Amino acid sequence: MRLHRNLTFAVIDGLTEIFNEGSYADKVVEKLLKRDKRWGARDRAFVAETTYEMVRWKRLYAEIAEVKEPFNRDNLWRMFAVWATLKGITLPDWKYFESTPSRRIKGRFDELSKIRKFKESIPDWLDALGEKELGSEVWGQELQALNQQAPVVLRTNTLKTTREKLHDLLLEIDVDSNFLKEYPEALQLKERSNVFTTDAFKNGLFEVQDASSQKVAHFLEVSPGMRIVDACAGAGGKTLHLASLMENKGQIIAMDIYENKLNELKRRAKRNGAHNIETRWIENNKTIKKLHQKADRVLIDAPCSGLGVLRRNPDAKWKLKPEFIQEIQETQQQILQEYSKMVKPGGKLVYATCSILPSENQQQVDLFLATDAGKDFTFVKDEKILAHTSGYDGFYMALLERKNS
Ligand SMILES: C[S@@+](CC[C@H](N)C(=O)[O-])C[C@H]1O[C@@H](n2cnc3c(N)ncnc32)[C@H](O)[C@@H]1O
Repeated sequence: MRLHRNLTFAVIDGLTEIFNEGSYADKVVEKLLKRDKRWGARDRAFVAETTYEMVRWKRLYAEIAEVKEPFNRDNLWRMFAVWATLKGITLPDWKYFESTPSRRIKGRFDELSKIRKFKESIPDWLDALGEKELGSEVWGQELQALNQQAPVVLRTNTLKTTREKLHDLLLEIDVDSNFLKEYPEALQLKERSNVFTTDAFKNGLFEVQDASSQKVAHFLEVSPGMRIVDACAGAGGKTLHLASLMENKGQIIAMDIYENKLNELKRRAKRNGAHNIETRWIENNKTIKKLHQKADRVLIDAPCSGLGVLRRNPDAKWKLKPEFIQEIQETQQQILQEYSKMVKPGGKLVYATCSILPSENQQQVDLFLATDAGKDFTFVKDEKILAHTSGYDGFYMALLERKNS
């Protein structure tokens, strides 16, 4: 691979914003990709993937490059030289790479690869937490899986098409994909591609949604005609899936504390041809009280650490703080306590997170079941999805049923 100056500069500029200004990697990459209209698919892939890799391996590369945060541009060039050297890329004779110690880089990499926090590039506190919760062996395997690039998985919008038809339609524009056996609406792309620019996407035939995430709506055991509350709907990834499983019949009330996310949900619902979704902004607990005992199904796709989705969101590991994990766990329990009251007697509740930590998952459910509000529920089943065993995002989902009396 030959390095191109303007593409490499774009990566360095992006990293400056992500590492030093606290900007989110996905937003920065989105902006970088708009920088030059002449860039082709390969150029864009280089900018996006290199930026993400540098974010993913920040600690390892900084250690090898012997630089410390806050990084100045020279530091970032040194880290970039580490990335390129380890990739086996011949460094061009740009001034930034003068006297790059290639052999030393490889030697340091071999040494540091024996120490997990460097090998997997993770902050000390998070490494200790993961080991405490999952055990050293599972945590090590999980970290390795979470440091891979995520595959692109689509969810067919069955309100508009079938998986077979979508597969053939995409093939006509040279986007080849595989069916995934245990995920009835999923198509996994054989090669990465920007599917958002396709007519099929613009016409609402699919959404991009990880395979693990596609399990959640099925877990809720919905059927057409029901009244469903999606209590933490965000921009509606799972709401749209629920709408398609309900064949547009019945009612979905999609709620969130952020109105702007619900506005995005409305736009997506229109594109998807999903007509049975009503959004409700949660201003205060009155919004919840009005729905006490009114829903056949309640989905709590709870706010969480996001540790199960580090593959697509690698900067989260640098932005997360121990205090945040503590706070979010309190919020998770509060949400369970309050929002479970919306379930009708005989109705069902799914508590889900994209975290792999038992303290955000089964321990929250156990805690809830032992409280007054939880005594009305029985535990039906749960599923703990790890990235290294599934090949997809880490997720948790538990199904509870409200007793009839
Ligand atoms: C995991 S995300 C939801 C993702 C979404 N369900 C999807 O599939 O695209 C969690 C959501 O919970 C929302 N949230 C945070 N605190 C909340 C609360 N107290 N009540 C309701 N929603 C909350 C966040 O704004 C966020 O959109």
